[in-house]
Amino acid sequence: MTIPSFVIGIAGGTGAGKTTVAREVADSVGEAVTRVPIDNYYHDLSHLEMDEREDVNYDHPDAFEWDLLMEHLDALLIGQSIEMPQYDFTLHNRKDETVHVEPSDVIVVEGIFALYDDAVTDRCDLKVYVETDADVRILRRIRRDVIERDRDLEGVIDQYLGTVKPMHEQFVAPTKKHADIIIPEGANQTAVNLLTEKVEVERSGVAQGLASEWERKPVEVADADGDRTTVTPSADEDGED
Ligand SMILES: Nc1ncnc2c1ncn2[C@@H]1O[C@H](COP(=O)(O)OP(=O)(O)O)[C@@H](O)[C@H]1O
Ligand SMILES: Nc1ccn([C@@H]2O[C@H](COP(=O)(O)O)[C@@H](O)[C@H]2O)c(=O)n1
Repeated sequence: MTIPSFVIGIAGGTGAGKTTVAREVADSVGEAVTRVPIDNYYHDLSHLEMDEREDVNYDHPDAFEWDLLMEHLDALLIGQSIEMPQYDFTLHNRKDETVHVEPSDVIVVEGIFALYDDAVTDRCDLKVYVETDADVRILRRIRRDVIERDRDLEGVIDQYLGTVKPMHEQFVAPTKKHADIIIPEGANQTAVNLLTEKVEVERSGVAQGLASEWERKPVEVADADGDRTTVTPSADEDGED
């Protein structure tokens, strides 16, 4: 890979279709794309019992370990690999195993809060908000949570009314104003195709070491002692992997 990478942030409400859009673009472009699902950075809640974990507000920004997310994003941006946590929605907790992730030409940061934190949006070269009506999103979420996340209907409804909806209105929906483009409905094929074409163009620019359409942003990194310094990425001289 060549640094700097092209970074895309994909935000939107639960069930909007963020993951589907990110996955379809990544599948079309191939290995050059690394997905960074922010869900993987929910705090480790191993110290809580299951019934306590069920009561956590997972739609508040404080539910996430932002420091670790930024550390990993910055590592990828300076060409280092990371051990990415994995999340288990049935247990409301991180899995024991991590996944080794290599840096790549294109990084897609995806999640309800992808456009929430300035530190993340400052690193994004393209900011996307996936907008889908709330009634469609809750219907998609009921189906997904019951089938894939081992939830029951009453629980999904209680969680939606108790935290998901109010947090969406307070924290997630306002981030739409940070977006460069808004994609309706989620995996809208025209939008996915356009986004894929954009990524292909930027990806070939990155691979050639051109990086002409976006600035090389300084990245703060920590050394082994935890001291932080600022590094400005530069493209490889020969543009090769
Ligand atoms: N344009 C679309 N039309 C119909 N279903 C869609 C569309 N986009 C996404 N979905 C479906 O909606 C559900 C939620 O999508 P997902 O990508 O997981 O949303 P998010 O990551 O925003 O929570 C999935 O079952 C997905 O297949
Ligand atoms: N233990 C958890 C953690 C998160 N959630 C919900 O996931 C939603 C975010 O993921 P999307 O794929 O839907 O964007 C968020 O709204 C949380 O409520 C959960 O239910 N349980």
